[in-house]
Amino acid sequence: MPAKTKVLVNTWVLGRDPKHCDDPETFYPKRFLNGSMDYMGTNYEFNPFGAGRRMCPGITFVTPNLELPLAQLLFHFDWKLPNGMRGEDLDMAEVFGVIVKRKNDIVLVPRREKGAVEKGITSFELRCPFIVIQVEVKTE
Ligand code: HEM
Repeated sequence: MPAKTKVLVNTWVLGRDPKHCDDPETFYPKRFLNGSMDYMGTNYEFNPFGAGRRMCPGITFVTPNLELPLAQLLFHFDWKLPNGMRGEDLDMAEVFGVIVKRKNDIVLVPRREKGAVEKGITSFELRCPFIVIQVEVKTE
């Protein structure tokens, strides 16, 4: 390979290879529970943060900053699709580029924590290392 060649690894394709992942298009997080595959750069079949000496140094920063707010939003609210939409109506279109992202945002309606007002809870904080979200609970 000539010096200074730019190489882009297509991790989108690697992560969907049926040789390493059963039914890759299905959202099934439990597939990672008992397997040996992780995202820390030790498995070349699945490496969203790259691998080796030049892998992403932001991995320890970004992981809790995504996982904790998401876990807290799921814990504190029930989420519904708007306007009677059902799961199969979701637009899963993607835009291809150096990274692949959703074409259109997902719109969800949060419903307050069950029984929060009855329990006398009027506000709470969603916390993770770098983000604090203050939530006011209101009756409908
Ligand atoms: C979900 C979020 C992120 C993903 C999926 C991601 C993914 C990646 C990938 C695939 C690479 C290329 C690794 C390689 O060439 O093998 C990379 C490099 C890099 N990332 Fe991230 N990253 C994320 C967030 C961040 C954050 C938050 C920071 C900084 C705070 C960061 C800093 C960097 C830097 C500096 C490099 C270049 C490393 C080098 O070339 O030596 N990343 N990232």
